[in-house]
Amino acid sequence: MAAITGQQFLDRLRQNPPTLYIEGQRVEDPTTHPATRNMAHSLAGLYDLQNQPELREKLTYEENGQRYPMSLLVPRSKEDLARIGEAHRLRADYSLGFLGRAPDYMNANVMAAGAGAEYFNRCSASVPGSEKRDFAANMRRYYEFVRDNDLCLTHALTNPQVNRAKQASEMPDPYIALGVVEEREEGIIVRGARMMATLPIADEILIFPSTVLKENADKSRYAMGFAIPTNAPGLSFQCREPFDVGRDVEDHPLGSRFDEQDAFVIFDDVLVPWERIFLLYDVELANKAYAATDAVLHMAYQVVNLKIAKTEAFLGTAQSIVNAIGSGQFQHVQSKVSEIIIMLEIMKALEVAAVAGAELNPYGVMTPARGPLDAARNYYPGMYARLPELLQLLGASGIIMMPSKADREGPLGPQISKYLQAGNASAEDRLKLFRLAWDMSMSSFGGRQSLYEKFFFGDPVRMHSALYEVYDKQPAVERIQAFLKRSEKPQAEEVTA
Ligand SMILES: Cc1cc2nc3c(=O)[nH]c(=O)nc-3n(C[C@H](O)[C@H](O)[C@H](O)COP(=O)(O)OP(=O)(O)OC[C@H]3O[C@@H](n4cnc5c(N)ncnc54)[C@H](O)[C@@H]3O)c2cc1C
Ligand SMILES: O=C(O)Cc1ccc(O)c(O)c1
Repeated sequence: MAAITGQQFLDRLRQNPPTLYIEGQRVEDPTTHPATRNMAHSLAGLYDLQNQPELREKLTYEENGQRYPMSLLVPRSKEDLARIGEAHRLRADYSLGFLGRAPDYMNANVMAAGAGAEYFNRCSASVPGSEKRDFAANMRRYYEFVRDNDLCLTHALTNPQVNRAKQASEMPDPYIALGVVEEREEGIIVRGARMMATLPIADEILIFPSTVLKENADKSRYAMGFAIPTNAPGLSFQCREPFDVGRDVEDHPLGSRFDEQDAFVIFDDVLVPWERIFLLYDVELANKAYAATDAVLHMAYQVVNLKIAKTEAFLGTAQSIVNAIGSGQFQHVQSKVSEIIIMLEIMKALEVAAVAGAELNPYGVMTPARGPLDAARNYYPGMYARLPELLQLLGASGIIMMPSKADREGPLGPQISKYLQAGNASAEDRLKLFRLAWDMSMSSFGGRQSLYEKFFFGDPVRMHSALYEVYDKQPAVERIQAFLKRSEKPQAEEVTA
């Protein structure tokens, strides 16, 4: 099939709906349910982009006479990486960077894990009956399956937030965290829950090990990696409160189109076929899976490109507000817009550095440099909160005094047109702009974005610690030691009268 159209995506979703629950009700058809239909159609629009004649070359690549999404290309050169990066940015622009988990992110995960599938071979030896299991082949085949069908994936890594002081096995019930219950001829039975899966209106869910499994054991029933359809028997997604509340696009420009949803994932004795398992029981292998296959770097590369698009959207919105209310001559206003420019240029520079420093990894995959990507994924979550704050500081009351489309069309329409016009635009255009700023920074959609940016790639506290652990600080220490040992002093010429 490969590089599908939006209609194909919608048909597939309608025919195989994930088992979603919203507000206590089963979602029978996510393509028509009020909380998910607009998002489903936005995703369809994203799939359609890759089939537009002018974008086809940029968003897909050709292999064996088929076209596949660019985010699944296994990069062998820096040129390949640059092509992938451009596709990430073009696709991010579609949602102004507000769709965190468009399929590109998981595609990067599956691409890197598939190309580094040998890593998972080491696991087979520790599984009973392992002569029958070839986890590396499973991972490789899964990549091909995702690519050949242009699947949309969601994923869930973390355990329910019941008690972070305890290991999974010490919880009130051993199957609060997702664990293996038993092995059967056809596969394993898993029970328990995972805390968070963004974009549950997906074809499949990837269960990968979080980078930190705290179990104090070499082997654990909680160490696992697998993928199954989102409508597998026994699997349910409990969605959070929807932020698409059925308003006009003009009123909720982001929430009405890009509420990707987040779901709590419940496994009620779900069968995972052996051929869908990539990793089992091995704690060390689980902890290192993301790093050792470099999947984390390819995902971070998608992320840095996405955040460039998002920061550009903040810059464009901020400057549009300044233009609309004529505040551009004030020095502090200029300085606030400059803060966004600085963030944007830092992210762009880190993206360029990631490609410039890319190297082939042991699996022959051209892998963007860790240093700049680690910097980006630690920098942006800490800085992001300033972006919505800057919109609030620049827009002030304009971001709350925003009569709706219905108000504009109601009895007070003429007054609204007069009193809420912009210095450079009609009231209609001004209100559209401020509604966008509100959805980016203040609405429930915007609030969720602020939380998302803090945590979506892991806990920022532990990410900083991880950076501290992996970063080679020794050369810098040695330079200081060498400097401290230098005893020579520049000889100043004596000036004689
Ligand atoms: C909007 C949103 C969408 C997300 N989407 C996904 C998704 O699609 N898939 C997915 O797998 N995950 C997703 N995540 C989850 C994300 O990976 C986690 O939020 C992140 O890893 C932090 O884990 P946690 O939320 O369980 O926080 P917790 O681990 O419960 O942390 C809560 C607090 O306790 C502190 N804390 C806990 N344990 C420690 C410790 N050992 N050391 C120091 N401090 C500690 C933390 O610093 C934090 O302050 C999403 C999160 C959000 C908010
Ligand atoms: O490994 C972890 O726990 C951190 C992590 C990595 C990738 C993700 O997508 C994510 O949500 C969280």
